[in-house]
Amino acid sequence: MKIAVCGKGGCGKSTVTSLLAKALARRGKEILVIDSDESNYGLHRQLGMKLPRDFTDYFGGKQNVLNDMMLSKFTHQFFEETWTIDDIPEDYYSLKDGVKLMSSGKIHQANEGCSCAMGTVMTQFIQNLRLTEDQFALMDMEAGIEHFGRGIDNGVDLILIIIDPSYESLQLSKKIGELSESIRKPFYYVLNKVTKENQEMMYEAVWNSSRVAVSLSADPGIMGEGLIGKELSEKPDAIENLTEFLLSI
Ligand SMILES: Nc1ncnc2c1ncn2[C@@H]1O[C@H](COP(=O)(O)OP(=O)(O)OP(=O)(O)O)[C@@H](O)[C@H]1O
Repeated sequence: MKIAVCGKGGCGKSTVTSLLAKALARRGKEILVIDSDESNYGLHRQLGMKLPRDFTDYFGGKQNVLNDMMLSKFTHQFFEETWTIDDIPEDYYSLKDGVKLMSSGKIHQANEGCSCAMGTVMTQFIQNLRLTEDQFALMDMEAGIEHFGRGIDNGVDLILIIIDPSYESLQLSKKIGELSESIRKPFYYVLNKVTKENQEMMYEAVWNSSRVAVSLSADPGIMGEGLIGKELSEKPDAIENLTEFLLSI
């Protein structure tokens, strides 16, 4: 199953992606985590791994990818054949405890150009990726909804929308829900950073509460590890429940 994890900036996409990847791996599943956010430098640390080399380098780097795209009037196919997780070249992933991490690419320097190259490679990659029943690909998306505009979400099977206790995040839950429906993808919400004070308000404000899969509490352990960029060690019940839910559908 290919899952896109999305939501507003800072809502907890990387945290949920990492915890979910670890929980699925503990159940013997083979996991590919795709870091698809060019400006996030935290996901690999939450997984306790090295940041892998930019996958765009495999196609000659960002500038080459852009040239190929422009010369072909945006029809260039970077993947002539379908790929499996095993086809990802060794230089382009990190591996730990049954979780493989790859990265579309990061912004390394000022003035180095837009992220279209990374977006195009990832759109085609996820569409060309073939998984077995025991494999999961979790895509940690860039914040917001540009990835829907790029068409990356067309290649996944399910959309997981992370919502934190803020007006912007709850508003975005409607837009992302509608966008998911428009491309006929099932979507589920994870209410995150939930406290006993905000839980009811979040349920009431979310666009479609029947789509709430789980509520993940505001957890001092997660916050502490997040603060110092440490590998996440928590095993919250909400993530265990989310894992069982995803395995059941
Ligand atoms: N349930 C939680 N309890 C406590 N802290 C949390 C929880 N979920 C996330 N956080 C903290 O919130 C911050 C943002 O989380 P995270 O980096 O996962 O968000 P993100 O959506 O991936 O961010 P970005 O949009 O920048 O990629 C981190 O410091 C993280 O430790």
